[in-house]
Amino acid sequence: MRILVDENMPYARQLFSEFGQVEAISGRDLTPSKLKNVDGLMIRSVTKVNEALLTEANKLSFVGSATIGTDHVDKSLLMSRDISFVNAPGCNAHSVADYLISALFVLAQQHQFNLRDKTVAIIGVGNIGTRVIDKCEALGINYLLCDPFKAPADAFRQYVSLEEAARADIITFHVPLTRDGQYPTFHMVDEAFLSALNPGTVLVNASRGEVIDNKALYRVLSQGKQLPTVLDVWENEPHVMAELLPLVELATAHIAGYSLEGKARGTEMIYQAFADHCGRRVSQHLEDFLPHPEIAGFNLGQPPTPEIVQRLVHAVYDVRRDDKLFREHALAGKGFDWLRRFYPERRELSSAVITGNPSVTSLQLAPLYQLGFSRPD
Ligand SMILES: NC(=O)c1ccc[n+]([C@@H]2O[C@H](COP(=O)([O-])OP(=O)(O)OC[C@H]3O[C@@H](n4cnc5c(N)ncnc54)[C@H](O)[C@@H]3O)[C@@H](O)[C@H]2O)c1
Ligand SMILES: O=C(O)[C@H](O)[C@H](O)COP(=O)(O)O
Repeated sequence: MRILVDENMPYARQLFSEFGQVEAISGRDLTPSKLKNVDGLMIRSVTKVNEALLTEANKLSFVGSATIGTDHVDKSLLMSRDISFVNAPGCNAHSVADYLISALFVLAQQHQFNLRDKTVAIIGVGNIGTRVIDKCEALGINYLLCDPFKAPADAFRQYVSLEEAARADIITFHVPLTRDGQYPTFHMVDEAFLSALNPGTVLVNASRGEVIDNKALYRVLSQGKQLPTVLDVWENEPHVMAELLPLVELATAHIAGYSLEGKARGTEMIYQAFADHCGRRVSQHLEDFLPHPEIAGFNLGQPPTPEIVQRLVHAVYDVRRDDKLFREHALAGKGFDWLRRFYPERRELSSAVITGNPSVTSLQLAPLYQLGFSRPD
């Protein structure tokens, strides 16, 4: 059996070689001839799976994408050719939610506000949005939910319209990229949306670049409207709109989901699906591969204050590291894809175990566990 795996997929070679011959490829540069006599194709979001790519795919029976987003894959084409398709829902949800919290702490510091006085609108309440809810609750931050697909069937939570959500202090997008249907997300943030926002509204996009019309954002920000903006994703990646970058407060290279756990979980999920597809049982597990984290945990000598919580989060992941690398390399230096291919190791909050000395009660530590840190065994 021949299997192609994206070179930016941790542990893929080790996992998939139990099924046959594995070749690592640069996902963005994959050409049709590479797919001749290939049985399985394991990709990330940079590989567009369409008619043109599959012209020489004479044996392909399985495509696995180690991502939650699927806007890069023509699923009906795969179905029409009897090629199985699997993605990895939820694999990197904790990672994206960690990214958001790290970014909000930075903005709160820079703009001198208290997150507990703010309301966060969560647009898209799926795997990531749900993790964001947990983190907001852990930190005592108010939130609004906007998800027209979830709202009708969810008896436990209240939802608001996008117009109401736009009045929140912080708006964070966790939607798929869609162009059709009643609630398409392509350019859901356009000039009209941006113009209606209250000055000072914080915008975070860690979903897909095309959810925000980048030209409109540039126009509005360059006219002087204060909208502190965090962009992890950009229209036309890997080509970032250069003029927009200086106007964005935190800028990163589509790495919100790039914790080692997030990426590795994606690989493991499609490995398991491929084993099922082949009628085999998996023999390897993620925990056999993940290295011990550099920071194994923290022992608190006092109950966690908001300042301590922020320090703990930033000790595990500080988004300013990635913002700095982005500004150095995304446009003029090594480039957007290099930043992603050689992404420095980053672990999820769950990699750090929190304990406290006897004066710290487990009740006082509970919000840290809800935030994503681990409890001792
Ligand atoms: N930056 C990154 O590294 C990164 C990582 C993971 C995911 N993503 C992106 O984030 C998206 C969300 O990820 P997820 O794991 O939460 O996906 P998910 O499928 O679990 O959740 C998406 C939610 O968005 C809702 N939705 C769809 N259209 C909407 C609209 N018009 N308005 C409001 N809500 C809408 C859906 O009903 C669903 O509940 C992915 O599709 C992907 O594009 C980016
Ligand atoms: O949809 C996702 O899961 C993420 O956006 C995606 O995984 C980001 O990484 P990429 O696949 O582009 O390497």
